[in-house]
Amino acid sequence: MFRRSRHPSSGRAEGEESPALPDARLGGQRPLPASEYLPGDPAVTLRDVHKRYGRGNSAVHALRGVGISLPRASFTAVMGPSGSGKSTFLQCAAGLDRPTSGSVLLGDTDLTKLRESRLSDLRLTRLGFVFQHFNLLPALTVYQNIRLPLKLAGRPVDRGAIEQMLARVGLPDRARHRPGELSGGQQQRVAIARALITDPDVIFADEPTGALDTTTAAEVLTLLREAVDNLGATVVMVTHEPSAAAWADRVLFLVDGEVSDELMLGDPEEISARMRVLTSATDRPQSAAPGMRGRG
Ligand SMILES: Nc1ncnc2c1ncn2[C@@H]1O[C@H](COP(=O)(O)OP(=O)(O)OP(=O)(O)O)[C@@H](O)[C@H]1O
Repeated sequence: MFRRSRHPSSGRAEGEESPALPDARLGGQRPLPASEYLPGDPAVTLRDVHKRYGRGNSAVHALRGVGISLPRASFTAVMGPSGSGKSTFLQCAAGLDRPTSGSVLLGDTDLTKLRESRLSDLRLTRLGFVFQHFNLLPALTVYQNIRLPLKLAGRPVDRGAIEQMLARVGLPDRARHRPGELSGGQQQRVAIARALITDPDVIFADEPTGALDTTTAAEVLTLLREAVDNLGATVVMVTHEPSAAAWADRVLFLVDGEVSDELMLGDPEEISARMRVLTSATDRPQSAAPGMRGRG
């Protein structure tokens, strides 16, 4: 089982009370759900988002009126049975796909009103992505992979900042290596460094631990957790694994395209139990994610 390690006072002045982080299971109490800490300052807001694929009898309603607000500097996991709309949620929230109706706001910017060119600029400058299979460019070195989003966005490259980022993800001596020379966990750490280097408003992670063993997965989740706690990043992560979701502040459960439930600071057992209820209610088989079984 993964162990969550929190950093209660990080990102705040010394002695300042942290509103967000005391973990009930680590002996503290958390009086409010994350969604209520910064009610006026969400990083991402979905308002009555519908997504329909196809038309007529063959139409699939992948999202049915999702309305949710994700506070800045929070870590949200999205779970749900196979086909419940998790990927569609992530794609719409990240401006990679357009909802059929409803709106998606990144801060104050309504993504559904932007042209494609503005949207891709915004994805480069304000969003970070971490994928299950890392998606690093194999011909580039680790350093060049991390530098890439800055170059694509036409932003100045600060060599020191990239080296610092490499140290932050625990790979200070791997700058000249190619991804093929690294383990899966190391590649995912590079992908996280690449996602963080632009200081994005939100990092979207799609099954970031799906290809990793338990120990390596915990290292990667620690980095995402630290990005939230120490850098004030906002992370949204789709996962099938209760042990991974337990690193989040909040778990959203999707069923048939709707947010049917949520859990604050759930531990793997609670999250698994909630998933079992949802899965039996929808009477659908789980996706064959190995992490879903045997963990938590
Ligand atoms: N491009 C598409 N065209 C038609 N239907 C689609 C498309 N993409 C997704 N769907 C359908 O929308 C529904 C939600 O799919 P989605 O991939 O978002 O679910 P998911 O929860 O991520 O599933 P999984 O856990 O299996 O990856 C499913 O019924 C799926 O078949």
